[in-house]
Amino acid sequence: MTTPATPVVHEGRSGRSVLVLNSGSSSLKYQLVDAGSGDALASGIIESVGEASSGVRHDVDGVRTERSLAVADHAAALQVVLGLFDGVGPPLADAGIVAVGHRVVHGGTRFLQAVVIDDAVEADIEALSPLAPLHNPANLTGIRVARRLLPDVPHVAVCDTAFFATLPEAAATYALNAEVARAHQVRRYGAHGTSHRYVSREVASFLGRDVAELNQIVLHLGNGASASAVRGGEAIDTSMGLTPLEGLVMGTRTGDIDPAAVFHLHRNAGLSIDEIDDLFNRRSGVKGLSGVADMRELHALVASGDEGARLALDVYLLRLRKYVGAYHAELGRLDVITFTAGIGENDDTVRAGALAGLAGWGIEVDPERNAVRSSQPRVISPDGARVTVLVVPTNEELEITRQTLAAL
Ligand SMILES: Nc1ncnc2c1ncn2[C@@H]1O[C@H](COP(=O)(O)OP(=O)(O)O)[C@@H](O)[C@H]1O
Ligand SMILES: CC(=O)OP(=O)(O)O
Ligand SMILES: [Mg+2]
Repeated sequence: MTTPATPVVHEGRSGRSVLVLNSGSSSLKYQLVDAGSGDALASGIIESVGEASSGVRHDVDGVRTERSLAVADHAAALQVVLGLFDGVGPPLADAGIVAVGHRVVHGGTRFLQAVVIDDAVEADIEALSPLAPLHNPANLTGIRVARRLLPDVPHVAVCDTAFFATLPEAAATYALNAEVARAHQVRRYGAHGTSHRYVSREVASFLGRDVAELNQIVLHLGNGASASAVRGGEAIDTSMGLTPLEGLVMGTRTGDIDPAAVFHLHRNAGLSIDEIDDLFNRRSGVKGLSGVADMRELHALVASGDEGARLALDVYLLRLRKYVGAYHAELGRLDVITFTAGIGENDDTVRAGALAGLAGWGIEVDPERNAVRSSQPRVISPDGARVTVLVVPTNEELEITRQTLAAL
């Protein structure tokens, strides 16, 4: 199916471009970005990778091509993407690609900034896979297939964890036996940092302020979800930890849970460690409580009176409010709270619910402003509120483009 999409304005095409591949836990997003203007020359997503049917969307020059087909894994997804560039365009051979930028979720202590990928870098990303089991393997598949298919350009890895490399020691450290923690590098690394970094800077430019002046909370709510506290442009805390399992309730992940639940399920329910890993990462969260992972489907269930769905939404919102409170306390003065990513950008019910009851702290959401549907940055708090509440679309691909070009 081909329908008109939002028109894209291409000012000053430079003839040089960066292909960006962003493998999420359940999707492959991509953009062909003009290296000069930062405009997306083409963009798209393959959703529900690995499910019975995946939605495919490819936008180029204001025209949207949509398909629905079975896409088994991230390698197959990349083949579909390359097929779309071949068939629908623009042809990658003529796009002046100067580099391919790859999102890599976990860079451990090894990748603190964007790095040109060689075999050794690939091996290190693989070695970090146990710390991002839903992501690094998919990231690596993208890297391997793309390096094989586009061997003549540099490939660059941009890690989610990098923005959090400067977390204060107290925020990065678990109260775990120090010797064991050091020996096995058990600490808090965070994730989604490319998004938190991009959004925190977009916030400053949208408000016409210097990022150095602002104390912010950023709520990245997608299939994976995380919160960060950003003081003067630097992250001082974030909700994901050793792996992207800690913190907020997510589509299929528990977020925070007493680690003793692992001992209990192993010893008393007879589950193996691998089964518990799968349970916590893939069969819990919103899906585990309600049967559906997608927030839109959750709202439909809530509207039909489903009690499990209502509880799932309540647990999701309570967790969010707890982090807002905690990060407000850490920051002292709070200037801005920003919602971003699939749920944060589109779901007014979640935005209002997450911040309900916080008016005493100067945190309020204006119902009319919150109900506006738009793809532009916008204020949703009332005029004069002590804390400005914003919705700011993330663009991990543009941030990856910038860091990729800087790494060359
Ligand atoms: N209009 C919408 N209302 C509510 N939730 C939405 C809407 N559109 C997308 N979402 C949610 O956004 C999630 C995907 O967000 P996204 O940031 O793309 O996640 P990821 O990068 O982890 O794949 C979906 O799981 C869905 O629940
Ligand atoms: C780190 C993470 O959870 O990423 P995503 O939300 O893209 O799955
Ligand atoms: Mg994402």
